[in-house]
Amino acid sequence: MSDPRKMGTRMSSIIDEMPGDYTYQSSGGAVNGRVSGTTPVRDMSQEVTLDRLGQRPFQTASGEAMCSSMVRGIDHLRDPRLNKGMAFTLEERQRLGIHGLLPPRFKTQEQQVALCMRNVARYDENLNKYIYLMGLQDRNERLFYRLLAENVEQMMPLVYTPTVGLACQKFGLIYRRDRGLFISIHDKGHIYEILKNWPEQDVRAIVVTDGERILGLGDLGAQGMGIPVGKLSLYTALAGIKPSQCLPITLDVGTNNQSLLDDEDYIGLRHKRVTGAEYDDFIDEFMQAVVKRYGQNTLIQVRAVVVIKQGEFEDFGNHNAFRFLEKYRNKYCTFNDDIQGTASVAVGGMLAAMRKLKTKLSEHTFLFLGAGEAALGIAGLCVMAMMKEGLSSEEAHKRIFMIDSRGLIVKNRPAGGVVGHKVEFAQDMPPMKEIAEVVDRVRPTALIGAAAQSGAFTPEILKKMGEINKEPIIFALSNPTSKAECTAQQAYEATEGRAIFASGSPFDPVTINGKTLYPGQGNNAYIFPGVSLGVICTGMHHISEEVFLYSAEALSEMVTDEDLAQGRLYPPLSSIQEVSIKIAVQLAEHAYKTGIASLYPEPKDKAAFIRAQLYDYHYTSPLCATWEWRSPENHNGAM
Ligand SMILES: NC(=O)C1=CN([C@@H]2O[C@H](COP(=O)(O)OP(=O)(O)OC[C@H]3O[C@@H](n4cnc5c(N)ncnc54)[C@H](O)[C@@H]3O)[C@@H](O)[C@H]2O)C=CC1
Ligand SMILES: CC(=O)C(=O)O
Ligand SMILES: [Mg+2]
Repeated sequence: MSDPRKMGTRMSSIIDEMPGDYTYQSSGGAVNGRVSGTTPVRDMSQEVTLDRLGQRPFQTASGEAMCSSMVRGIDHLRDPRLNKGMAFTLEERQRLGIHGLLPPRFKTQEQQVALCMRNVARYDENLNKYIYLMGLQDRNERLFYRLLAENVEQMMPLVYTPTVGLACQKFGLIYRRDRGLFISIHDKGHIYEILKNWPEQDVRAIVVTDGERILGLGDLGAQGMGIPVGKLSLYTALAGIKPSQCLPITLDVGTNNQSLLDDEDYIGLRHKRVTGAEYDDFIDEFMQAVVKRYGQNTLIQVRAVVVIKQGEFEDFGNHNAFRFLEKYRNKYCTFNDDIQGTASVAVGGMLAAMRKLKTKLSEHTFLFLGAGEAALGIAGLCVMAMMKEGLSSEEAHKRIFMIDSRGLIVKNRPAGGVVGHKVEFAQDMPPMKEIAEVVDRVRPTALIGAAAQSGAFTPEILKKMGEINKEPIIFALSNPTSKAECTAQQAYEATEGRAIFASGSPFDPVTINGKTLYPGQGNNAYIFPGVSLGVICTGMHHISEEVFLYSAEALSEMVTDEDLAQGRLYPPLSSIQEVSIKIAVQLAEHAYKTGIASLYPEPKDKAAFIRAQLYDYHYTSPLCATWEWRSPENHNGAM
């Protein structure tokens, strides 16, 4: 690969510590000029502290010596971190030696964003829109993130659910170029070496999957890579975490999906999943290797403490997800987004619904379809929230009913009984198989779907919910859209617009009896970017369960009365960056109050501190890079 992003071959553009005359070398020849200023120049686009004229070896953020040759002019077009396309000014084009390599026209970034929007709109198929966006990310990173960040409502369904599900299914067909790390079971014993091949030195956030349960689409093996890539693009677009600090990883241990094994385009290992001790040892080695690779790297900067890396487990199979969460949660800085992030967004939506209904959670009866990662996570956090309202654990558990593939979870379930985390939710009731029967018997006020069973909330069941409740809470959380338990239209139609509805993937507004209702998107994307931002900015070592309740509360506080009146349980997607910041600030307050932050001194104004860390997707000039000074109080660039 001749990837110009490789840090080892990175070169500088303008490198001068002192004001005065200089000679700037570029592929287009030497250009004379003058630099003013008295501070060392840091090339922000490359995040490498540069030395005077690049004559001496310099160091990366992590202190590794690098070669000091210069970025060739053409690299400003080929490197997605540096590329600005037609937004390079005449002076920049001339001085960088790229004059003539671009059309004569000059464009602003705003004009480029508008053109990208028109390009996206030209494609009829969402998969083609996805391919276009990935191409843009490969060509011009800042433009890609600006497009995403300023058009969340239109772009999120393309880089994330539902389109990312299709992209994973077709990953072999649409694969274009490297993005993220693939580590296979055959790399066992060498995972650290593989991590060293990743060109970035200062990784703060890893999203990792083994592809066993991708959205509600099942085992997609190595093609699950679309999920870490998509989630991390939201880390940047929704929470301002720098792209260079995000690392998507897929662990390929094989797949049990026969159609993929038979697919000529499949990109992963062609054998069944490796399980048991060999798999566990592989994951252990991975966790240790991540800490060895990235655990110490920030010490070289002015930071006073080691920042523990933050990692997120995503879309692992149910049986492994809970095990790993228990095993690693106090040993590493990690969370499982499907369990904990989903719990937080669902409880956040519930808390907003409570405001609309003027009731408390503890007055409700919850029925879940599904008792897996998502459903059990939500149920657990509902218990926590009800206990905060004053119920005992036993009382809270009595308000929660769960149905899995074998029916209602009851204590005397025949053949096989109830195991694992489901045990605490087993009710003292006779076994029941059908959801309609359970609804009749339990008379829930809230019906929550997280079973990837498309259409399981039939019009009859929805009508029944409307008979039992004046305003039934209906959450169809399964992704992608094709797996939703019901559509927004179905939920509103069956209840004459009385349902308080949210779904995992987006649905368009629905007009019922002249009133337009805006379904909420109950998706963990409201939570994981903000949680990660808060964790990174405070250097939390571990992520406690409380973090997700605080996040849920912060999220629900962002919902206005006007939102509620329109049927929304979540703030509009256009304000999701503010949600992320609010969650991060709330976590920072909590982290410093409870002593779980590790970055000191404590910032006085946490909101200002967090805002100061955010990635800026606006173009900067490579000709006048300015030294980004972060005072010790700012932890010298915690992100
Ligand atoms: N909205 C959001 O933010 C999120 C949504 N999800 C979605 O939730 C769904 C489930 O994900 P996980 O809980 O991680 O999967 P999982 O595999 O851990 O759990 C699935 C559950 O559904 C149950 N189930 C299967 N068939 C059933 C049937 N016919 N009737 C009743 N229950 C049945 C299974 O017994 C199991 O308890 C997926 O579609 C996923 O996309 C997951 C995470 C976040
Ligand atoms: C949203 C998500 O994490 C899922 O559906 O798995
Ligand atoms: Mg997921």
